[in-house]
Amino acid sequence: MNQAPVITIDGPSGSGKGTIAGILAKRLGWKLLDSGALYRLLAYAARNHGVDLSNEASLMVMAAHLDVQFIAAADGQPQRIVLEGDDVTRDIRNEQVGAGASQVAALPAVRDALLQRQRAFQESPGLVADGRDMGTVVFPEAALKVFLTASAEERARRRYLQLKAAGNDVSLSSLLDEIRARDERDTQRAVAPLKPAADALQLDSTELSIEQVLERIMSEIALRDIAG
Ligand SMILES: Nc1ncnc2c1ncn2[C@@H]1O[C@H](COP(=O)(O)OP(=O)(O)O)[C@@H](O)[C@H]1O
Ligand SMILES: Nc1ccn([C@H]2C[C@H](O)[C@@H](COP(=O)(O)OP(=O)(O)O)O2)c(=O)n1
Repeated sequence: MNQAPVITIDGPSGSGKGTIAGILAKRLGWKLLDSGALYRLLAYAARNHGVDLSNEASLMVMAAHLDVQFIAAADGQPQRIVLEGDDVTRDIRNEQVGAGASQVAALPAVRDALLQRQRAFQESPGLVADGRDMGTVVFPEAALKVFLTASAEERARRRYLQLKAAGNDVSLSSLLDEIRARDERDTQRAVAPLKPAADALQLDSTELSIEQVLERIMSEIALRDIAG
């Protein structure tokens, strides 16, 4: 079967995956999958419904039935995320929800329940997918796999500026601790740990601007003749 092409962008928290994936999808006119949002939504919904974040059986059922819509937004704006009828686009972006997402993401039954849901995003003319295991597990046949990193200090600094700009009261040192804890959990878990696919293009963005990262990826897309 001739399936729509996929570009995957994996990497740790704050490396720039979401930003790069969003711009890339717009430039190419492709669909977007923010897989981390699914884990964030699950953690958020679990807290709202009083479900413990280690209750694998209940979380698996919730993951399979998550009532969520991703709504494309106007130019430059992130897509809107609606959970059970409520716009939660901003509510799921804090570090508490991120830590909960990382916790539920370590449960094999949860990952399994979300697998087909993620693969269903693969649609013509193409898909840009960002997360932790997009290139290794969910889309192993992707036309281009990017593994985006940056130093933990730089990632914490970016997250600090991002959350502050959104009006959150945050501390740089606790964000650095949280990012390190999340790196540890995401790389050490038994199922689909965060690691570069063997055939991934590895990019360290510590010293690169968003535009420079995009240029590197766009030239790889042209070189491989991926977007036609
Ligand atoms: N190369 C870069 N240089 C400077 N800031 C960046 C770069 N890439 C991303 N950012 C900024 O860092 C923050 C975190 O990026 P984001 O895309 O949310 O990361 P991730 O999805 O990997 O967690 C955002 O405010 C984004 O604008
Ligand atoms: N494909 C994915 C995406 C996210 N996760 C988990 C692990 C992450 O710490 C959380 C949150 O992911 P998300 O990409 O939204 O987080 P960041 O924006 O990188 O901080 O979900 C995952 O296990 N697999």
